[in-house]
This record gives sequence, C-alpha cells and structure tokens, in this order.
Amino acid sequence: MSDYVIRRARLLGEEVTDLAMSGGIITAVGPDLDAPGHVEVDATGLVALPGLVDLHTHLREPGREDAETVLSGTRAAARGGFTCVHAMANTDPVADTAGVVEQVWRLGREGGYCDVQPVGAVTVGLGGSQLAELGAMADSAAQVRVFSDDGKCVSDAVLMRRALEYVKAFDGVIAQHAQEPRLTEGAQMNEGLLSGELGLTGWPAAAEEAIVARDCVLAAHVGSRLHVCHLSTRGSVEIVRWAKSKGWDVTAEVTPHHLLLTDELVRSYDPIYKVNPPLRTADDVAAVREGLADGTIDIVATDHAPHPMEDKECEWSAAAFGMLGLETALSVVQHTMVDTGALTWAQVAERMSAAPARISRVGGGHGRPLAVGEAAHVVLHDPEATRVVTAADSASLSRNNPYAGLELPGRVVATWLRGVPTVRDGELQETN
Ligand SMILES: NC(=O)N[C@@H](CC(=O)O)C(=O)O
Ligand SMILES: [Zn+2]
Ligand SMILES: [Zn+2]
Repeated sequence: MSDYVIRRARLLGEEVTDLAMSGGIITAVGPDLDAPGHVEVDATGLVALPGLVDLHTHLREPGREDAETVLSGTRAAARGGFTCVHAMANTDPVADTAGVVEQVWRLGREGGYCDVQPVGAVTVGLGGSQLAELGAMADSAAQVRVFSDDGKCVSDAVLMRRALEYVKAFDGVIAQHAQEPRLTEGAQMNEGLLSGELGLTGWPAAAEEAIVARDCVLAAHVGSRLHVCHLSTRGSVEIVRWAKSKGWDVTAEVTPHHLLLTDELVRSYDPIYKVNPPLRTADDVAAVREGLADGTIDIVATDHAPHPMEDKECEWSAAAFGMLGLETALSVVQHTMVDTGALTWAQVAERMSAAPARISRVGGGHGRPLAVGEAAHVVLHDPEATRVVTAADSASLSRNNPYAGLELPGRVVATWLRGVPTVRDGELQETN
C-alpha cells in the first residue's frame, strides 16, 4: 500500500494545505509537509472533502444484477466521491434477514471501491404486515442501524409505531418512504395543473406530507428516531421544521434531482423523468433548497435507482420509477447550492458526509473530519471543471441518467478509501 501526499488542496474549500496519508490513516495536515517516499498528488485549485456518505442507494444485488451489482454500483459511487453507501433493502430476496444484510456488506468490502452499509427492511418481504428480524440484523456483522421499506411506505400506523419502539433498543432509526398509498393509487406524476393538462394521474403533495406529519408525531410519542427519505415538497419542509423546533429527533434527506429538476420535464413524456416521489414544482424546488441551506433538511442522499433499458424505454405509464444519481450528486449540489451561495463547501461536507454517517451510526471512520489520526477517506473535487453529462460515461450497469445533455459544474478528480485510491485523474483504479 502506497503512501500519498496531497499538495496545495483547498481544505473544505478554504485554506490551502497539504495532507499526507499512510497505512490508511491521515498522518499529517499542514503546509509544505515533509513526506519522503510518498506518492505526490498535485491538488492545486482542487477542493478536498471527507469521503462522501450516501444514506440512500439502490445496488439491486441480490436479484436484479442486470440493473446493478454491488461492484458496479460501488464503482459508480467511487467516481462520485463516495466512500460509504447505504444499500436499500428492496432487493430480491429482500434484505430482511441477517443473512442477506451480511452478504451485501461483505460484497462491498470484497470490491474495495466503497464500503456498503446495508439498510434492513422494516417488514418481512416489504409486505407491510409483519416486523422483520430487526434485532438480528442489528446484531449481525453488518451492524444495521437504518431500517426502511423504501420503495414502499410503512403505512400501517401501528406497525410504524412498533418499529420505532423496537429500534430504540439499539439506537436504530426508521427511514420512511413517505407515501400514503391510498392517495397515490395509479399515480404517475406530481398532482397539479400540469398533471391535468398531460392526462396523467396526479400524486398530491398531501400524500407525502400526511405521512411525514404522522411519523413525526409518532416518533415524538415513543421517543424514537425518524428519518424522512427523499423529502420533496414545501409542506414536508415546513412539517420537519416544526418537528425540529419541538426538539424531536427527526432528520430528513433531499435528493439531487429534487434540488434541480421540476415536473415541467414531464411534458416530454420521457420516462427518464419518472421517479418516486415525483419531480415537483419550481416552488417546491425553492423550498427544499431553503430547507437544505438552513439545516431543516439534514442531508443530500442520492436515491440512485438504476433500471435496465427495457424498464425505461417504454411508454410513461409502464416505465419504472427511479433515476441514477451517484456520479452526478456532487456536481448537482455544487450547481444548485454552492455556486448559488446557499452553502459553503464545509456545509456540503456536513450534509454529504458527517451528517449521514451520524444518522446511520456507521463506523469505519466515515463522516469524520480531515484531521490527523482519522481514517483516510478523502475526495478531491475540481469546482472549476465543467462537463456535458452523457449517459454512456458511467460505471453503473444502467443508463437512466436524467442529466444527460446538461452541462454541470465540477468533477471528482480522486477518491481514497482507507488510504487506497479508488479514483485518480477521474479514472477508476484497480483496488485488489
Ligand atoms: N426512487 C424511485 O423512484 N425508485 C426506487 C424506490 C424508491 O426510492 O422509492 C427504486 O427502487 O427504483
Ligand atoms: Zn423511496
Ligand atoms: Zn429509494
């Protein structure tokens, strides 16, 4: 394992400094480091951030290895600057047992591109009727702390209450996909004037907000931790802001696509824009940006949702919900939040590394500051670069990239996982 010294990086976008790593650990931070025998990396003009942590990733293995595998998804993650991703449980078989979560966890370690922290299902088979073996998943080698039926809502209030109560024993959190199922039967896009105009069944903001409000109240009632997945409406931001003002232990995420894209794109009837929750209005986009800036929304999570061509290149109503996100997340956040002056790079590091790691209680030195003695999970990002996104330029097995053709700022130049480079000069490296 080589030692590296990064020269003249802008630490969290601010002071220019060197950073040395050896044996998987950050060994020195400061100007003009003496680092004999280290591989020299010129980072002039680049921003150094702690390795990014994604709390919401679909890796599709086991079951849909045609769409993504742990290896392909973690290679995409490394290209996006991530050193830890949380793999959602809606696989086949569902990640609802200690056996499945341990398998997913181990596949991530074997690949060596990005640590994979499995999310456990809340209910058996995501069926919504019987609690899964949450304790066994928590006690497994994977040490699961985040539980979610993502893709489906835990809509039964009694079951949701019991899940919230159960995970208190091991400091777990329930990550809710907030979608009232009766209010969204057959729903295809955001409900509004546009859904009427386009003749597509609408998905009211109220279907999300009703569950967000109910779950905040439930979490407070039982004194447990709630995390709201992919929050997408102004009303949801207001409810979470209110819950936080009460001191309740509620956190929330927004996806890059909900920070940038609006329901106007659905006019094309291109299923690349079909996603759950749906793209909302420009007013909702403004609200989630404000919420992320003021800390109401704690984190950005990608909801990277790969789907094979045949599930996307079909008519709108038949297409699958979901879009890729790992390789473009940092660029979209730079474009929407940093270049607009809404967030500093230090605040981006908080929302894309420190806070997600705290919410999930993940170990392995993820989400820690770039400081001596910490695990060497490091990203170098070039904020001056620009690129026209293409679907083909991806390590994912899927191509459902909603940004294809758009010019986005920023580029991940290098990523280190425990001091091992997974990406250098923008190219994936051999890890094993
Ligand atoms: N986001 C999506 O549109 N789809 C996700 C499920 C989900 O995150 O709810 C998927 O698994 O494809
Ligand atoms: Zn979801
Ligand atoms: Zn998801």
